[in-house]
Amino acid sequence: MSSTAAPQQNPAPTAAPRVAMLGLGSMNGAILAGLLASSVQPEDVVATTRSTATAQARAQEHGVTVLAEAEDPQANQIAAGQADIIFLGVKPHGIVDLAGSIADSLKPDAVVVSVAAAISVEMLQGALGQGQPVIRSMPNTPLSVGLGVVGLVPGTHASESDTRRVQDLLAACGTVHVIEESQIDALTGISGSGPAYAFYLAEQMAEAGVRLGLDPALAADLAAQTVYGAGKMLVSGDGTADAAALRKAVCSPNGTTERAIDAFDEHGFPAAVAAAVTASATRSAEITDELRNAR
Ligand SMILES: NC(=O)c1ccc[n+]([C@@H]2O[C@H](COP(=O)([O-])OP(=O)(O)OC[C@H]3O[C@@H](n4cnc5c(N)ncnc54)[C@H](OP(=O)(O)O)[C@@H]3O)[C@@H](O)[C@H]2O)c1
Ligand code: PRO
Repeated sequence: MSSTAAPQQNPAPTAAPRVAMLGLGSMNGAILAGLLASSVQPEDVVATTRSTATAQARAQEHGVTVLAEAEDPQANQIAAGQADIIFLGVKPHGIVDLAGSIADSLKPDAVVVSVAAAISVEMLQGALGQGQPVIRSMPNTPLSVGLGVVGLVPGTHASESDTRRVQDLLAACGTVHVIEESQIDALTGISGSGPAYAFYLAEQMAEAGVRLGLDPALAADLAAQTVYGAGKMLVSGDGTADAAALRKAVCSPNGTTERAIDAFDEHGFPAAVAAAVTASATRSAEITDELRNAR
């Protein structure tokens, strides 16, 4: 396995496997929305939640079967047992117990994909049956609109074809990188947590606009469309877009943007971004240690 395989983006869809989404909150919900908009049919999906209220709301939202563990304690085993690819999408502290609880229900060749931050391949493999293919992933919520990024770390028992099946499924709604596990905390700091940084930037730009006298709806739209347009420029064309060059093209000498970038630098923007990415990556490693020590 190379440390970073060439990213795959939106290839022709292949025949869809049966999919189980165990937990259907922000992240698995985003993956499901992306899959349903691309290559997966609703009848090929069974999802679970803990509560009945969430199950009903998500079933209505996505048009798939959603079983509530509160109503049927076997909900996760039932959903997982029918599936070829199972996404574990509960909070990190619940992932290992969830994996252990479905171990005896899985088809031997089913691939279990954890979307949880901080849960290592070793923890996942320890909870599942001997030889069960496992992939640790770090997705992000823009998968819901076909523009996500996912890091995949194949476990010891995941063959190239298992990894390819998951890659093909997710590549229909984002860019997929196969990476070494040593890189996943850093990837989490950029692309896993990163959508929140972009939303935070948009929030702050809009708030600043309101303070300058703009109507809040106008300020929010200006910020949102600017982040969207700039993002599209970054990934458009032949893939050689250079963020620094694009930034410099907006800056007229002694103009408005140059003054703004100087203000960013004076207020420590590069250091703040570096600190944020590092804090996310560090927290990921810290949660791994906390959960390993708690077991
Ligand atoms: N949010 C992100 O942007 C993001 C990005 C990358 C990775 N992740 C990872 O994704 C995982 C989920 O995070 P999230 O933000 O999606 O959390 P969330 O919105 O709180 O969703 C958690 C889901 O798990 C369900 N659940 C809890 N216990 C369950 C059980 N025993 N059986 C079945 N379903 C159960 C919850 O159902 P109820 O609502 O009924 O309780 C809910 O649908 C985490 O491990 C996180 O590290 C998140
Ligand atoms: N959201 C999850 C967290 O905040 C994992 C990356 C994005 O922990």
